[in-house]
Amino acid sequence: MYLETLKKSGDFLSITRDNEFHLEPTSFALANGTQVEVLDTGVIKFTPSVKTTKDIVLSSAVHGNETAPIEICDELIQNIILGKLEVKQRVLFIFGNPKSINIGERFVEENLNRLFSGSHSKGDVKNAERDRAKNLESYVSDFFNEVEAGRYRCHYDLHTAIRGSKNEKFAVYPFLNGKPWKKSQLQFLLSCGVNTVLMMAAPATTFSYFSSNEFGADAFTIELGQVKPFGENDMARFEKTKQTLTALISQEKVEYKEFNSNDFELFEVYRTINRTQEAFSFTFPDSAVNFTGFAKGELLANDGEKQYFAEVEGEAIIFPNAKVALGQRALLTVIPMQINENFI
Ligand SMILES: O=C(O)CCC(=O)N[C@@H](CCC(=O)O)C(=O)O
Ligand SMILES: [Zn+2]
Repeated sequence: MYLETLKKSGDFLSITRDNEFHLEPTSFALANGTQVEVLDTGVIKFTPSVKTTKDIVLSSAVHGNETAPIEICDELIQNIILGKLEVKQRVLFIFGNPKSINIGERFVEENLNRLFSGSHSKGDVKNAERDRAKNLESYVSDFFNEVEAGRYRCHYDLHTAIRGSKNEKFAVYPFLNGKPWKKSQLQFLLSCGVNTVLMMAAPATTFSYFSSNEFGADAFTIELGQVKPFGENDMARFEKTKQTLTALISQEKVEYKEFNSNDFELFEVYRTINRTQEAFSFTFPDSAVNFTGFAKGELLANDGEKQYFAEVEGEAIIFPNAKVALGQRALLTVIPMQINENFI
């Protein structure tokens, strides 16, 4: 049993990595009264003994090779268990895909971040990532639903991007089905060191859309930098994020810098280009970074016979990946947008 090791080391990440698919649930209390519950491998919940107002989900390793967010969450979890950090809010930490951490890949068989909102159960395909998506949905659902309704909910799904980026850190604000975007969330992101936000225009099968859409959580996919193996991250670049998350979980209330629209660069999705053919390629090199803009009329991608040209001046590329499975998103393009009446 891993309980004594966990109490002594706080190293839930190593225990998770040693148990790629399953971990017997257990629970114990810290000296400060915080209740610790391991729900499964990679899933650990902290409930303070004091009255709380927020239910906070922090996920990482939804893509296993995106190590910086894993290191951030690992440190937070260790600090909590070792009594160096006292939580004042309910927090659920999730390491999404333990086996993909161990093999140092984005995923094992199927991209976990395309399997939420029930997508895990569509069609005949069966694999561990589909099982995991289904289980993660129920852990998140229980976490939000097992307390009284009306509490504040958020879910920050932490990632790093495959390519470099003109704007090193950026967040994806899931489609809100017409509800307004929140300036207070932009203030939180800015405090994390994230000044660039992409507004999605359609539902998605991502983890952040799931929590946003089904539980009304303030949810984001947050890209904190570029993918690097363990040990190669310059952790100084994540200090603001770590401090802001620490404050979020350990304070009753957090004050952020006054809102100023000039602090942000906002983009709206112009279109999504899916790969539908085996012969799919981009015209730009692997070194082209996220947010690179193209002149109207420039060729961006070939999908079999179909050619995609930039349709507006400055149409910029996000997450280009020519190797995605057929039918999946190979590229997002974005254009700048201003704060408008859809922000509250
Ligand atoms: O750099 C890339 O190509 C991908 C980085 C990444 O994993 N991004 C997320 C974004 C999810 C979202 O759209 O909210 C993903 O592709 O799953
Ligand atoms: Zn990712």
